[in-house]
Amino acid sequence: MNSLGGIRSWPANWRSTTALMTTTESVRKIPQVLTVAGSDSGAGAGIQADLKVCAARGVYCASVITAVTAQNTRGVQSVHLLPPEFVSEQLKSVLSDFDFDVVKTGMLPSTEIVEVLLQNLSDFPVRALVVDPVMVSTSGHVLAGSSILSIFRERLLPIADIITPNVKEASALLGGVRIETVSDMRSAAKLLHEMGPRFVLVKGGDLPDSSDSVDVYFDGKEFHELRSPRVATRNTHGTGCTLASCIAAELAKGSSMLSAVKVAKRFVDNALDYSKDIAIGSGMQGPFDHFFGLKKDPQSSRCSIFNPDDLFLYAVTDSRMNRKWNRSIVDAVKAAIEGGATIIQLREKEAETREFLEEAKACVDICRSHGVSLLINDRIDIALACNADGVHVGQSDMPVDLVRSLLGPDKIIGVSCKTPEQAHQAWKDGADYIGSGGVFPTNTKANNRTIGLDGLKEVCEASKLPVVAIGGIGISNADSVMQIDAPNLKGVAVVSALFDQDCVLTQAKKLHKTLKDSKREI
Ligand SMILES: Cc1ncc(COP(=O)(O)OP(=O)(O)O)c(N)n1
Ligand SMILES: Cc1nc(C(=O)O)sc1CCOP(=O)(O)O
Ligand SMILES: [Mg+2]
Repeated sequence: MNSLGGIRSWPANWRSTTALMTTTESVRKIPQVLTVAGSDSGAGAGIQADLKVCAARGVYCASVITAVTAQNTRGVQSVHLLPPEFVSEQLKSVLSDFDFDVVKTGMLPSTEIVEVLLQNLSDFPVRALVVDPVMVSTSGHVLAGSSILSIFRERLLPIADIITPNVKEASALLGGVRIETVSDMRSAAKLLHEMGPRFVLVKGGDLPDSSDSVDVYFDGKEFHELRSPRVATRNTHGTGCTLASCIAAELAKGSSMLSAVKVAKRFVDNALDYSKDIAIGSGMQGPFDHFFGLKKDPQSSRCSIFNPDDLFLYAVTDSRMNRKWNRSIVDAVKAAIEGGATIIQLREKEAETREFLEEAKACVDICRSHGVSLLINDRIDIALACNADGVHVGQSDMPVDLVRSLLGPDKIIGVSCKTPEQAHQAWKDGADYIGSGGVFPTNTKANNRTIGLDGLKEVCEASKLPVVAIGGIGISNADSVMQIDAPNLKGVAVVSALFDQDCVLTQAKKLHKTLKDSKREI
């Protein structure tokens, strides 16, 4: 935050105070978010959704109520604004007492209420501000009229770390411009960024005629299009509040902005998917279940924040190759990510534990700041110690069900499988994906049995989990792998094609392009 005196130039490795607590301190502080929003009597959106999201993500959430709505699954029947002085009392009460990592705003129904918010944030600076510029309810009820627009544009947006408008809100903030395509969303994100927020996420859930839900993220330099398949459900009430609160919760835990946004989008997708058949209320817009993570049957497809599309270009490091080319693991990982790697595995077979742990920690920071997951090969201890996103294990490593019990439900677990039986077992044991190979002969792994494209296809057909192909894959043959006609084959994992090369960045870019071209052909 800028003029309010909090952190403005948020470094890539920003961590909440909670993440910085040392073990020598006797008290345990948990990440804290403050939501400033309206109450929804139906509890699908607003304050009630914010509290549920934060609880589901392991973050404490305090609440300042700006308005009380009489609302259910049929719509908003009436709205009662709280007096600005009383909103100010609530703000003073909690801001003077708690040490919030992040403040998230939702329904700010009057200029006077925005004024008191700004005054309190100036009196009690906070580390980060997430602004969800709520204007209209899902059912179409106006929750903040156009009189609010100028104070949003001139005073609130400039101090926000991220704003999360949907296309209607983005259009209103920009004076009514038409936003009908992803290209329009990109232009809108750029114009909104010029109003001062550090990051902009324009949500495209309401765009007509798209089978995917596409959100556009802009950091002032680069655009990211975050896509996910649309979930067919009536239970979508509260998605906007949920997304913004989840971003706030992840930031409070120490995530980078991109990583927080990706986690939040997956959280919403998973919640919608889990709740698509539930029936609460008789109206058209039902709420969804934020606590799906606690309820999912472990024998069925586990709900986690893992996105199978991240397997697209899977870079696996190799200590011997790094030594040969005189590069550190950190430099190798940075170059791979810059070239388009979508997930990283540290496969450091010869590293000493102490040194490996330090390097793994540095790689976790780099990967988090880019929103890319980092897995550790074989070493559950290292994965736990550096708080990696998960591990990859083989058939002779620690059994997957034991790995799952050690790492918990949120971590990503990959397992190597050469046969349909192994693929079935991996699913039963709670893995998230399987790595299948060697598709072609390789010099990187000694005595590795080659299963060929036919063997890969057989494993894919038997697997209920997403699959990444591995073994002897590079620019010249990646296309033949991606063309085997298996919908759950999500990408290729490569070692030498990236790391036994003079320039990791160039090779990663080339391989990424090859994979994109083959995806277009499928
Ligand atoms: C993505 C991916 N797939 C397979 C492997 C091989 O794992 P494993 O069989 O345990 O062999 P090592 O890598 O430990 O030699 C992998 N690492 N990654
Ligand atoms: C680590 C690994 N696992 C394999 C398997 O078949 O499970 S093949 C392999 C090595 C892959 O290296 P490259 O991309 O250099 O061929
Ligand atoms: Mg192994």
